[in-house]
Amino acid sequence: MATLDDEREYVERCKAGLRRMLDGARNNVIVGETVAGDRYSAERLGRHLKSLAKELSEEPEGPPFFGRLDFGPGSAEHAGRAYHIGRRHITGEHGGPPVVIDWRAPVSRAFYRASARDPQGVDVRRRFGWSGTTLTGFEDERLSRGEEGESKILAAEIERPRVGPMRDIVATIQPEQDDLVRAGLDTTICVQGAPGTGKTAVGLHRAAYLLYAHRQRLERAGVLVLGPNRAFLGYISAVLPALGEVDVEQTTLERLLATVPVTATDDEATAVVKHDARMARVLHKALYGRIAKPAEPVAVPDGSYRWRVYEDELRRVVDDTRRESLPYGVGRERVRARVVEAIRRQAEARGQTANAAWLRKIGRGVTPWLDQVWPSAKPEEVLYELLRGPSPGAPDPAAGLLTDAERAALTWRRPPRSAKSAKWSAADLVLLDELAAMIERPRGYGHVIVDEAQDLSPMECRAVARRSEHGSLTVLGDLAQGTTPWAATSWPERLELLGKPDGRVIALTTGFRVPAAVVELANTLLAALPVDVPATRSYRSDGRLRVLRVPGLEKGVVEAVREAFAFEGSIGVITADADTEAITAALWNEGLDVNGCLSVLPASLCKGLEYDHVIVAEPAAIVEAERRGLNRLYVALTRAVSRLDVIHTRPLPPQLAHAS
Ligand SMILES: Nc1ncnc2c1ncn2[C@@H]1O[C@H](COP(=O)(O)OP(=O)(O)OP(=O)(O)O)[C@@H](O)[C@H]1O
Repeated sequence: MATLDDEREYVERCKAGLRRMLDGARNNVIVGETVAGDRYSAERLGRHLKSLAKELSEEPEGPPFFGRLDFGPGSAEHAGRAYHIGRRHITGEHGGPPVVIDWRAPVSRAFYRASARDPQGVDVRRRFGWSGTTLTGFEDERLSRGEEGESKILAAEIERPRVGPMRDIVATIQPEQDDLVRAGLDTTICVQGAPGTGKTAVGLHRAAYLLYAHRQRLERAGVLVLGPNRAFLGYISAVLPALGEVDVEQTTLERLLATVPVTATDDEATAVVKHDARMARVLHKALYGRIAKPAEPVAVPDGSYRWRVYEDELRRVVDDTRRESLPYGVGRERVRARVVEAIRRQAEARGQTANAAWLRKIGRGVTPWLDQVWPSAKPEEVLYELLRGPSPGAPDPAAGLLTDAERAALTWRRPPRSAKSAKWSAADLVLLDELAAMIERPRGYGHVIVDEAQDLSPMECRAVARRSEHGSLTVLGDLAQGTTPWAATSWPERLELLGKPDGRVIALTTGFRVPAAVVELANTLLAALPVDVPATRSYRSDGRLRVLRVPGLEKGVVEAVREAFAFEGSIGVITADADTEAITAALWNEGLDVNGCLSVLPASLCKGLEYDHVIVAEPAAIVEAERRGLNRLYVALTRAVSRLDVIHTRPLPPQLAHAS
């Protein structure tokens, strides 16, 4: 077996390989500019080669590999071979076999899946330990001899302090996670995972895997990652680039739908109505209610002559087109085309030939009639009319669908003068998107990954469904962490709304973030939440939990932060939203730098984030602040990687009381 010195020598071969690849890529850029047959392919080829060269030169220098597989005689395909596994493929010398295999390649799978019970042909699995880019050691498991042990390298990686943004987990993906990462492109999966079970990590690695396995298809169609807020996106934004994938769109649903600026807020009752699935039918009625029954013939001037099509035929055209369920804008053009066609038939019957210019002219002539019968529509105008409330005598699209109280909640108290001067809320963006999609089909993606999906409303689910209609979804969430008024209580119902009723629901229960003592506290609270999800088991036996009752909240938090500075890693103070300002000020006044590794954040923004040391200030206030305050507290308590301090002046919520 190779010794540490041999492996260090191998590192040098890898570095030489990378240099060769970079030189080759740069060279190809120059050659590529001259070889392609036409300008279009020259440009495409040039762009591809340039991006490869750029990718290689900009890739952060990290360890070239993290694992090695030595296959024994039991392997049909790889007997006697050894492979180093890394974040990216590194080519060998003179077209020889690669020196490093990409972690996503089929052969790498055994690194994650082989076990003493099922060695999958692997004789030895080796994990490497690194300090920066220096190889410091390795651990071997002789799987063929039944050896498989606790890995110190694995434990150290999972327990390492969190500094900076989230890192990739390619070196330590667990078998149940690997199953999800490598699920096929045509499969929609829904991962119900307790806090810290790696849902986000799995989603991001699945994006990288799918891009590797289906590069061509997905480069064309695109991959979209949707997260709950900017802080979360900032935290995860480095993972995919570190895996060599820079072309994945990562955003929030609000930003994706932001066709107009958000300058208004809704109260909860209004937002609840706007996010209700029935709004889809209300909007449909509002839009299609604009279509009028043709009551008069259309007369289209053509020189001194006027072509006519009569009401009966026009009604048939409009009714047939409506039945075809086309997008509204396409329907309008279809009606125009059918009227033009009727006129063309008349013209030909009179011996006149219809050329393209004549057909275009007739089409333009139909416009004034079309504007009456099937007027063009802008989402803002339709929503403006709906939110302004029904005009006297006109039918109300909400009638029979919403109750009077709901209709009242939907209607603007002080309607703006026009659609242009209207102020839109975040919920309005979702309604505008629904309307826009009824008018014209939106762009879809090949694969969409939605994180914190339990918080999506039915209308938001529809917005995601439209974007993944011809692709698949990775739905990540935890019913216990649902905090919106419309949060999901069951996955099959949400999958239905997401347009993927056959999506597979899989539960992850091993937590890699939160230490056992903290998990135990969180699990007591979980038992009191009205959701049916399995409790977490922590992978980590380390960690510390303190529950401290103090006389003054600010002073207590300052004290806890001072003590936290004694440890390595990030510190997060999570407070009720109303307390954030006062606590931040108290920390400033005590000279504690609220930048760098210390952050103070309102409970409403802590979803998906993690800190080495977490201080949760006044749980009772967090619970009281909102309807799903207990769920919010559950999120706050599960952000800690190593230590959690719960600081309180008031009694703890009864669901936690026995913890004090
Ligand atoms: N196999 C693994 N090896 C090493 N670290 C892991 C592994 N799986 C997850 N982690 C780490 O555990 C932490 C939690 O992972 P992640 O944020 O993906 O969990 P989550 O299920 O999305 O949590 P939450 O529901 O609380 O947002 C992260 O720091 C992640 O890197």
